[in-house]
Amino acid sequence: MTSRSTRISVSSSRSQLHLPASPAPASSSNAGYSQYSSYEYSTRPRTAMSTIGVESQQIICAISESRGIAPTVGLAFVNLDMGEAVLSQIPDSQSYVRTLHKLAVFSPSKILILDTAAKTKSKLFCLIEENLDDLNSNLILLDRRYWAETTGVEFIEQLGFVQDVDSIKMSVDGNYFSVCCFAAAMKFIELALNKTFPPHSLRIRYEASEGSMMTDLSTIRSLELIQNLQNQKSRDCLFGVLNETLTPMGSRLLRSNVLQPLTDQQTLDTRYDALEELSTKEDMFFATRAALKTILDADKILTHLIIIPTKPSLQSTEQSINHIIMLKQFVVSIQPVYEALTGAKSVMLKEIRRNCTPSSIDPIKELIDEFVNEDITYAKQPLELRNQRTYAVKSGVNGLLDVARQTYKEANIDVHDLVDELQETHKLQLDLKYDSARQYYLSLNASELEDRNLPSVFINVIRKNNKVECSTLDLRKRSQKISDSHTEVLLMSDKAIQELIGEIRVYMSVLFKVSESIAMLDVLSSFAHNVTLHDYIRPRITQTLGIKAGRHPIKEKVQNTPFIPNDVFATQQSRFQIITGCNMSGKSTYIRSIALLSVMAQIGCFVPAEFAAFPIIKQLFARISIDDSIEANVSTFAAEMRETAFILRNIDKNSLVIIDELGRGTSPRDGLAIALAIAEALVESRALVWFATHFRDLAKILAERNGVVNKHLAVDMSDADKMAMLYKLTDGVVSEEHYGLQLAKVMPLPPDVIEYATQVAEKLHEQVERRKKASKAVIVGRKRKLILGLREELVHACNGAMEGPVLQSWLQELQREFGVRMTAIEREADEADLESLAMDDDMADFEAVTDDAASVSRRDGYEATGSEEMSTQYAESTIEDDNNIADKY
Ligand SMILES: Nc1ncnc2c1ncn2[C@@H]1O[C@H](COP(=O)(O)OP(=O)(O)OP(=O)(O)O)[C@@H](O)[C@H]1O
Repeated sequence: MTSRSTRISVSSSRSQLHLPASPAPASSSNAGYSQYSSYEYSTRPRTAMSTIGVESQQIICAISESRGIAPTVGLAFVNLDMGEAVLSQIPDSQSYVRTLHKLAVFSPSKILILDTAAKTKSKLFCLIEENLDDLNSNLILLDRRYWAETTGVEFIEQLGFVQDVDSIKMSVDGNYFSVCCFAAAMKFIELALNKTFPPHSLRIRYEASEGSMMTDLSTIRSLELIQNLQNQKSRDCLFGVLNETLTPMGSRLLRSNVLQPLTDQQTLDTRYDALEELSTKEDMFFATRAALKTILDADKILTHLIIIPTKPSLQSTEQSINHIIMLKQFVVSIQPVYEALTGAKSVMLKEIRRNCTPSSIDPIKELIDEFVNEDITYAKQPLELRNQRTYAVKSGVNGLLDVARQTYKEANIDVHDLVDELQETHKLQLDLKYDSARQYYLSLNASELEDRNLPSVFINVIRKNNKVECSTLDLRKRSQKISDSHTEVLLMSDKAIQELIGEIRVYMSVLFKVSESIAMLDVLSSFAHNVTLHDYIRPRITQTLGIKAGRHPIKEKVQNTPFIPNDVFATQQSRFQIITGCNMSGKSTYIRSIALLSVMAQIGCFVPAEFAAFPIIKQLFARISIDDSIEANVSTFAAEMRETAFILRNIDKNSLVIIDELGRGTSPRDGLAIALAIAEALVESRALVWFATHFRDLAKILAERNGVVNKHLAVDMSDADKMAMLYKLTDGVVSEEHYGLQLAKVMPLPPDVIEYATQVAEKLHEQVERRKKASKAVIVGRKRKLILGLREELVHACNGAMEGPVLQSWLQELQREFGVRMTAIEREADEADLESLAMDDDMADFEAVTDDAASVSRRDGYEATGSEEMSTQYAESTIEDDNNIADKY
């Protein structure tokens, strides 16, 4: 039994809850629910951050599916910290890639699943179990009776904002599974968590699965979208680099965008317009940033106000007053946002401004002013916040409030008098401090006690660095008196506060809309901040991927040396790009930057480049070897193959794939064979692929394949004892410079070993080149590739803006260039015919050196010497296949 399966069984046995099979309440009435409240369930502790860096929130997710070849999965997420429910229904594949992606994005604290799914060990159930650690969730089994569609619809009708109910019902119409899941999640919240929502106070939305780019967990991790691979707390990840938000709502929205980039061009253009306006209008930008600085976490405040605690307590009363004070501050801080956006022209900024219009906020302000004293503001310090709470509610509301407040005030004065007295009597410099647990206590410098002991009147003495903290009996008594009078004030304020909360709930939809608008504005202002500081440019959405002088957004920010920009260009005729180059030449950095820039463009951000155009990518896959050590290679080979199989199952022409160092964890021969087979399938998929590899043979074999181009990262080896990395992308396969040998010289190895290794490597190189040239299939393949390239150019010209004489001269140039390249191929073919006569003699030499070369190859990186013959045969067969495809095309 592997440790993996042990872990699974432990985690599932610790975390499964069965709600009782007693009759489910038919309606939303709370009567009778209390019988469930004492049911205990065991869960493992959730860490503060999941492995993909989501802050820990209480999110309940219910999930169910219709089985079949293409399963349909229903999902409902209810976020108890944000007061939001998201329903979704996804047509998924057998690998449930979309479902797992959604779970990764929301990172629910609890995942509810039908108990029958566990009994039958459905594939979805097993996959979720396998990923529980990554998702940082607990799995809970729920009886079938709680998953009723009618109950789900009832919940929507009762809890959705009045004006939204009809549209939510329309969007979930036909999405039976998502509604059943919503019913299950809400039932669980009521029965197991003892929480309910008042009518028409919950933000419910339906999220279609098509609207966002799909990224799987491994891609999210290896691209460092949300978390740095080496240091989880570091900001050196895409989210960290882009996150200049000033509000918690903005930061959350940005995170969810990075995980789910958009796929709708119109929405992206709207965002680009808004970002362009914000980053070019300096006054607006600075006013917006200043306005956002003072904004509190509105989602949390509003959610607290809509969740009704089933057992009211003093603590919940205290929290309610705190949240009303926070709401007051939030409402006041909306006006500056509205003013900051004065004169906005772009659709999105105008919409945000409209949502913050004073006329829609004023009724809420007036309502708060009716109950809460004018000068009350939110304070972060617990003592100050207690004072604000005590004086929050207007005295007219309850006559006895003033009496309790007077007691509170006098008890406070008493405490200060006591401290003065203690200082005087004991000749000590005492500071009066406060925290919520200890209430008032005293603090003094330890140096005051160097030549004497602390008098016995001081109790609860604790030494903390160079401070001594303590209390006295008198101080504790007086603290208690303050606390009692504070409690009295709270109890008297509670009725007014609850009444106010009840009236404010009517405006919840307005307030949530403002909160969402501010979150969006914050994300845009964060992008604008990066745009101005780091020279980002507005991307275009087109059919072709083209980047001029693109930079890696994370590396350019964190590395001390200047970053060398590179170009990218990919169409269907250059959709599979093989990137070769020696170790540390910048291959991974280059291919990662393409994926990261695509993500940035699809979240509406500008990108670090001089020019950038992207097609809309619907699936992003990254397979990157993270640990280069030999042991890691061996142990991760299986994982590498699993991830690649996953990509091959889900890829299509709208995908972007980056693959780094495939097949390194096995022998060079097997590695090359595997890499070739996978590369073939990737070329077939018509996705845009960047394939970084040390297998130079692979690049040569596939060179003539339609859609394949070879690029490498240049290295300067003009100095015999040095290798200078240029980090510049250059056409073609990396030349036979034998980097391994060069590196060995730098190391240095004994000269006779190097000399022998060099001879063998050169001989092999000559053989391979001759054999390759001689292949007729290769020549035909090259001609076809040239013709297909010509066709693509002509299609582009036909759809482009060129006309008249410009078009005519461009066509003439194209014709000339085509003629030159075709003649060159034919000439090479003729030469190859002659050379092939001499080839048979050379083959004898070749066989002789191959055995010796096997040992040298191990020193010389991934030269894969034993695979030359296999490579040539393979090249011929694949080119034949390619010709068939080309014919169809
Ligand atoms: N364009 C660039 N400009 C400046 N520095 C770069 C650039 N690209 C890469 N580097 C630097 O070179 C280092 C190595 O880059 P990278 O890991 O991408 O190389 P690699 O070819 O993938 O290496 P290996 O083959 O060993 O995996 C990076 O850590 C980075 O600091």
